[in-house]
Amino acid sequence: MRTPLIAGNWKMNTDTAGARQLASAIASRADEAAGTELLVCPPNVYLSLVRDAIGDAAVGLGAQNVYPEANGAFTGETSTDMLCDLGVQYVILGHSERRHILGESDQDVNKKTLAALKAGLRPIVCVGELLEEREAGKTSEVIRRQFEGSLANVSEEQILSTVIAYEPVWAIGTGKVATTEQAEEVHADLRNQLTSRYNAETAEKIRILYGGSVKPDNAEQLLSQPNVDGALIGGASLKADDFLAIAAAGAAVAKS
Ligand SMILES: O=C(CO)COP(=O)(O)O
Repeated sequence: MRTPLIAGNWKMNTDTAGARQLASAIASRADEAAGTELLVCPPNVYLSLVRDAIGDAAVGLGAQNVYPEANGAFTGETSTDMLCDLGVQYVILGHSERRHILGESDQDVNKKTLAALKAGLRPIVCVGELLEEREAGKTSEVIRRQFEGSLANVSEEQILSTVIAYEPVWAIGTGKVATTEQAEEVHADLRNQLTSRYNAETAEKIRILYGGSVKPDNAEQLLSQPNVDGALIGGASLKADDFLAIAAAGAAVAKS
């Protein structure tokens, strides 16, 4: 049984007061999501204050990116050691906005994934096809390439600390959500790739999240798919009520 991971990717949003308020609101109602694992991923500059606002509540702390070195002359970057020092447990890697706006390649994502794992951070490695790739019937090929490239040389032990997120690029921030069939098809394909690379027992333990316009009104349907093990939520994670409603849907599915 995989515990659903309900992760909020705040992207480049909030400010000091807003981040504190959002984190406190989620922390104070974390019990509504019992049976799931809650995670918030604020911008790096707010990691400390969000960590303090969470306090002892059952809410994890994640970052949205990392530089694959422990320290050194890399102006403007944040290292794996710095994230660990701040109490960060997870890091989102290879998000489509970083791939497509900032030009990250599978090789970059792979370097970051291996560095994060080495430092003891749990990577959430994102994959997902563009609309034109889906329309050209290339979804499976693209996902396979990103899986192979981004997770190259990840050992069996390391994959057990890794989370995969399927985020179809055309569904991110657009209000267009993948149908449950579209999501399940890719998730099952990813599980098969994990089985081929490692083995069935290990593949069964890995969580594969769906991301792309997850909202309270579509969460239960998506999360009840056999290979959808949680959600990576953008817009709706900025409202505590919506984020917790999605988590409650995850909790309901986990119990059933
Ligand atoms: O990119 C996402 C999460 O990482 C999804 O964003 P939205 O939920 O806003 O579509």
